[in-house]
Amino acid sequence: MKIEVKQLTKKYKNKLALDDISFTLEGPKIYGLLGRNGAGKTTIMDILAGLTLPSQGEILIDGQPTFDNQEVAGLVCLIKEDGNFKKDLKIKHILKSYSYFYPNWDENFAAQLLETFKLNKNMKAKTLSKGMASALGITIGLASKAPITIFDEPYIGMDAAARKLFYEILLEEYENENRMFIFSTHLIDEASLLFEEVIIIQDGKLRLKEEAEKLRDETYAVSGPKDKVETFLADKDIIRQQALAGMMTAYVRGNAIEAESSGLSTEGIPIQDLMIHLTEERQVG
Ligand SMILES: Nc1ncnc2c1ncn2[C@@H]1O[C@H](COP(=O)(O)OP(=O)(O)OP(=O)(O)O)[C@@H](O)[C@H]1O
Repeated sequence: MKIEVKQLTKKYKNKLALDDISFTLEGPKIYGLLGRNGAGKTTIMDILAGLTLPSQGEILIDGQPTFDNQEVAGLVCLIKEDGNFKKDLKIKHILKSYSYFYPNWDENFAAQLLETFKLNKNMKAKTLSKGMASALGITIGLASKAPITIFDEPYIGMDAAARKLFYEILLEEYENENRMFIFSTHLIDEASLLFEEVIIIQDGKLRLKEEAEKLRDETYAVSGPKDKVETFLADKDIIRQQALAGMMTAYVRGNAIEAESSGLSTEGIPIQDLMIHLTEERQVG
């Protein structure tokens, strides 16, 4: 599956949510779609799922536009934080309605997931706790077997143990099937181990798109006395730097070996911190 985001712009009245953004995704892969609040992530996911019309530009899935396109709609399953199903319906009826929509729907997998998440199929959606509603959303997303499955903050209210279970099942599913997963969350620290590629959106623009492993290997934090770090940084690609009381920490792209051999201390940058540093105004310490 190939997703081409082409010069996509979305304006809501006076608010520019997406600003001429372009990138391409190719699966199977697990993508982390990250960014600060209001960066434009949900807008991209809504356009991708054909729920929202862009102001300019387009998203193509294997060459086909997404908006109001029945054929493409069955290829994409978007599970949001909330509002995935009608509150008056029983779980079994909600699952049935999704099964009509997704050509690859896997009924056995859905039943198995209900059991895993301890959901009774006769419960009405409105009686579910927040965590149970999230588990139902996740059940739908996984059982849809949609080639492109998007989770937009899918596990609000789920406790750590249930989230861990979800990560495990997602990885298992990813290993067994050729699916693309796009995952947007603010719980980056715990979810980042899933990501194969990371996309960071800032103010409706693409800030970064890179393989997660490369990010881990080719970015580092270097710390030490301010003058020593400043000398070291002279020819480096600096993401951000901070100085305090004669000491300096800088977040740098490149290989940490050189810094280590200069006697400075280095450490890896977790993806969550990297996202924060990349999307913060640059500060010169
Ligand atoms: N229906 C709407 N009407 C007006 N403005 C909107 C609408 N939907 C989104 N926006 C604005 O567009 C911008 C991008 O919003 P979006 O929901 O895509 O961001 P996000 O990255 O998903 O944020 P969050 O992490 O907080 O969910 C924000 O400034 C938001 O206020």
